[in-house]
Amino acid sequence: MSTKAQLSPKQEQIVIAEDGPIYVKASAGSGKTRVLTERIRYLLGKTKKQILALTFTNKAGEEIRQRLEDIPEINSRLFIGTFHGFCQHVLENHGSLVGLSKMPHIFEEEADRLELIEQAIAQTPSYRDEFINQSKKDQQNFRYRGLDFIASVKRQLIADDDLHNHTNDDSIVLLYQTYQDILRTQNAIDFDDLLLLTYSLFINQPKIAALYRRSFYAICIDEAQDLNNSQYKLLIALANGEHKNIMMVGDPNQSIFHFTGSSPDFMDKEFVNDFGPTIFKLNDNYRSSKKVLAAAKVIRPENEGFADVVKEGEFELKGLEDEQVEAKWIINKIKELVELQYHNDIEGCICYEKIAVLARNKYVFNKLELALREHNIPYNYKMTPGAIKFESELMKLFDLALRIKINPQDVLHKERLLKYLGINDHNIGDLTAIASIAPIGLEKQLLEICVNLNVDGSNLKNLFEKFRDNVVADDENDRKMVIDDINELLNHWANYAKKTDNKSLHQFKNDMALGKTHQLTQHNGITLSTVHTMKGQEFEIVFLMGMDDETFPDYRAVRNGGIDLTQEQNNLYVAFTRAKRFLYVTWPKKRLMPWGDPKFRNISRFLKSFGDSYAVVK
Ligand SMILES: Nc1ncnc2c1ncn2[C@@H]1O[C@H](COP(=O)(O)OP(=O)(O)OP(=O)(O)O)[C@@H](O)[C@H]1O
Repeated sequence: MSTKAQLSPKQEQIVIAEDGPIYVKASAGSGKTRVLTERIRYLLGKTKKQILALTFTNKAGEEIRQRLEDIPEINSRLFIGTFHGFCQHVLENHGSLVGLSKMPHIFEEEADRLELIEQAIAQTPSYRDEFINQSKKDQQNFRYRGLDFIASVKRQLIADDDLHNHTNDDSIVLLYQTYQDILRTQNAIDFDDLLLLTYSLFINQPKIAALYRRSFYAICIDEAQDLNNSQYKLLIALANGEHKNIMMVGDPNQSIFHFTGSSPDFMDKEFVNDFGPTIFKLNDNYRSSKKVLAAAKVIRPENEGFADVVKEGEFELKGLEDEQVEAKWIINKIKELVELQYHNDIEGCICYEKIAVLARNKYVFNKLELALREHNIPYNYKMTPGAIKFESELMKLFDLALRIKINPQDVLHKERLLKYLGINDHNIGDLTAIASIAPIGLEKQLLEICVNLNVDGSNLKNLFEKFRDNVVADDENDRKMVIDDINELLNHWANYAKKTDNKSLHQFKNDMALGKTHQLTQHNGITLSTVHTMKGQEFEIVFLMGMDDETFPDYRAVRNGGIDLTQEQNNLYVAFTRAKRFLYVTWPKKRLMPWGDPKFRNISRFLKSFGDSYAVVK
């Protein structure tokens, strides 16, 4: 067997294990992703069939794919992507069997779904009156509650026409069905529909499930503690008691997405009961230095074996007077490290790109961001890559126009486009008709480009390059914004085109909605990220700030207690174990609250066991 990466004997044993269900239950940094990747490599050497690898982010999938890039024809031999990406693929090929005459468009924006639920509320008599008389804030909560309900129904995989068998509340059934009807008449779906439709396809058309089942030699799932009900049931429907080569790798202590319905029980209990897998455990952390590991052990005493850790590393926990002092302390420490340039524990030189600052929530970074700008320290904010968000008004208009071109049934975005252009004729025909009466100017030019785009997108690059090179605007900043947006669009198109044989604008748009067209890029400067977004990643040097109680754990989790609080502790364990060599944890003793008053804070309840040896630095 040839593997690229160095493996420990325990890891090697898993990689070359016999066929059959496998569950790797392992702690942070123990090499789960490495083992999964090398297992795929090993299996591809054994079979000519495809392997299905499911991840929870496109980035994780792309990283695994890149590590296997040396395998001939890897793209056709490995289907790697998210559950949503896999479902999109299945529905594109077989959706007609669940009544989809063509692949629906994904309404990925929360703002769109909020507008649709409001339309559904307006058509549900028993909710309409209550809604109309509410304050703006209560109306917004009403909309969110409606969307949460719809998501929960879909995640339970209840078919549209079966909901009345699950509740006696006729109004809520009507609301749900109205929302689904509105989506359907616009040939649109939301993210949860992708799973629901694919599940019902596999259940109602067993031949299609069998087709996929036979084409995959094995199914491998990374970060399996993040599985939710619909994902697990989809897997069961695909395997149908016949497919045994299923591998799950995961760590119950890193379960942090309970709020989206995920639970480690699907991996830890249901998979174990349903498949009786061979269970392997990996507990040696290969990622972190001695001091980081010792600190992680305080958070999770039952975890963290020490592999052959030779790096000493650093760990500090600091209480600081307030948020400003906290930000200043971090800035000084960053400067000190970067000026040092080299340290025995860090491979290569110490640069901004090797440093990440983590926090529970984005708002915690406010003071630090100001200080970073003041000190001219470059930084980037790490986000889960979603669809493109254009900055310029002009390209926002293009986004609307493209939606209408590829989906003429899309009334929601058509109405927005007409409003933007000041057109009152709501019966106006298609995009060609709209472009013909749009006032002369850049907007009209852009609409005409959209009309002239070939359905396979083959002229997109040419048309947009020409448009970009001739853009004029009164304000230079506006011009630059449009050019940046066009370049962004062209980058997404290039990524899509590189990976796709039968290209179409329609598929391009859906791929963007699912975040599949982003390039894996190394960002410049220090990385700022919430812990949730940093899952599965690692940095040489990690700062974790804002560790006052009720910031981390979040005050809502403190209020709710139970599983919410356990998940906060898991989240902290994830945060600590992202650090390879140095970890600095800080908390402000005073914080300015959203209502404008300063409030004294306590150290996070999870850090109390570190004791009083951590001085307050003024
Ligand atoms: N046998 C090994 N020898 C040396 N380094 C290893 C070994 N196994 C894994 N590593 C390294 O340890 C780090 C963690 O590995 P990996 O990301 O696969 O762990 P993980 O269990 O998926 O982590 P997490 O769950 O915390 O995200 C990586 O830098 C990886 O290259």
